[in-house]
Amino acid sequence: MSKDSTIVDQLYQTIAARKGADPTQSYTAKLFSRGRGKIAQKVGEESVETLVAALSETPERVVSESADLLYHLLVLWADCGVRPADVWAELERRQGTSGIAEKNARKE
Ligand SMILES: N=c1c2ncn([C@@H]3O[C@H](COP(=O)(O)OP(=O)(O)OP(=O)(O)O)[C@@H](O)[C@H]3O)c2ncn1[C@@H]1O[C@H](COP(=O)(O)O)[C@@H](O)[C@H]1O
Repeated sequence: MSKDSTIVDQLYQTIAARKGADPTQSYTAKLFSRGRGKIAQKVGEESVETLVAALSETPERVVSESADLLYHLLVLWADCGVRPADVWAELERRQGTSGIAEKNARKE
């Protein structure tokens, strides 16, 4: 692991290493064994819990639910063969382009 790796990269490595592990010993392995539909469902549930926390709960609850959401999103990426670096590269590609300009360009 590079000294520059972030907690997201470290968590992703842990998640990826759980593929094929014992589902009775690892929640991540259990998710992989249940398939992409179940993983996607969990991402949806945690998204809703995050927005409920944002709309009606405390910042601490937003942090907690966001961590759940990010963990489950990383499991989904791993199941799809998408690496964090792929997403970071896409974000970098978009840097400097206004979201409004990008949306208007799509209408042309
Ligand atoms: N960050 C997380 C993390 N965040 C949330 N969760 C788990 O996500 C689950 C969400 O709870 P829910 O009640 O929504 O889910 P559930 O009821 O068990 O599932 P369903 O009935 O909905 O199918 C809980 O079991 C949490 O413990 C996580 N499980 C694991 N990690 C990380 O993944 C690593 C590896 O974990 P294992 O794979 O379990 O070894 C851990 O060391 C952590 O760093």
